[in-house]
Amino acid sequence: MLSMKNISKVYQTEKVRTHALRDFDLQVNEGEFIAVTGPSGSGKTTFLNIAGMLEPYTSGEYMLDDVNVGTLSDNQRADLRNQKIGFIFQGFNLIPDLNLYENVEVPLRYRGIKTAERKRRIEECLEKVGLGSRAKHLPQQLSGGQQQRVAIARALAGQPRFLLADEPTGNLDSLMARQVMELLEEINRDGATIVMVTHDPELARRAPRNIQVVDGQLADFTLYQSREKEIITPSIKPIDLSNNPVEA
Ligand SMILES: Nc1ncnc2c1ncn2[C@@H]1O[C@H](COP(=O)(O)OP(=O)(O)OP(=O)(O)O)[C@@H](O)[C@H]1O
Repeated sequence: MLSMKNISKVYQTEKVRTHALRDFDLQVNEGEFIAVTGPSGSGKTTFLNIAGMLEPYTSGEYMLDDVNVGTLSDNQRADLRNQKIGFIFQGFNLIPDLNLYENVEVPLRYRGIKTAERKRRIEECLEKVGLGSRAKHLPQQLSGGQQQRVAIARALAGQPRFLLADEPTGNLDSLMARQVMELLEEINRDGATIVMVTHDPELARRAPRNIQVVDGQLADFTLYQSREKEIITPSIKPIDLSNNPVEA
């Protein structure tokens, strides 16, 4: 579905040149749920923004469903993004003066979807995230977890096959973070491919595949887990603690 080969991204400011990604290679298959971890500043958001075609890359090849993203015009890229990709951000990015219904509606209006179809999708998506009865509420009347669920409904309303989430639980307490993660897992079971950047090791462990970005490159390990959390192909040796006395 997504294939990046030798992707590099250089940010050039007046005085500083930053290699945010270098020779970054990744294949994402349809239906995967991938957690992306790595140190601060290692290039995770840059990768996600390039994957979502929000930012250009400096060199390399990025194919999305057999389309070479590098050959597209700005308008073609925007069309492809609208058709296939949904975004969820740490800060929810809801519009405070609009109620939940209107917030979910904004990108659908922008895409020229007709009123009746908009209504159907908005109601279905708010229902899906458990907020069907709150459509008239303003974002400030909701908890952080509920606001993130509205942001997820807004992303889902565009019917994306590919959902990119940048620290979607970063502003939430652990209970709300788990609820958002459960919702993402359900959306993945329904067929969407998900790539999620997270600093939360517990949430990363729940994802079937973990990748790590270090210094702008994919670190040399990928952990696949089954839905039952059993590690199928561990590439890091488990530490043998059997001889270690338990500390009092
Ligand atoms: N617009 C920009 N202009 C210049 N440098 C940038 C820009 N955006 C990111 N960078 C640099 O690129 C590198 C990678 O940044 P990025 O935001 O992708 O890291 P990250 O892994 O997402 O970090 P964090 O976990 O802290 O969010 C950093 O050194 C950062 O300073």
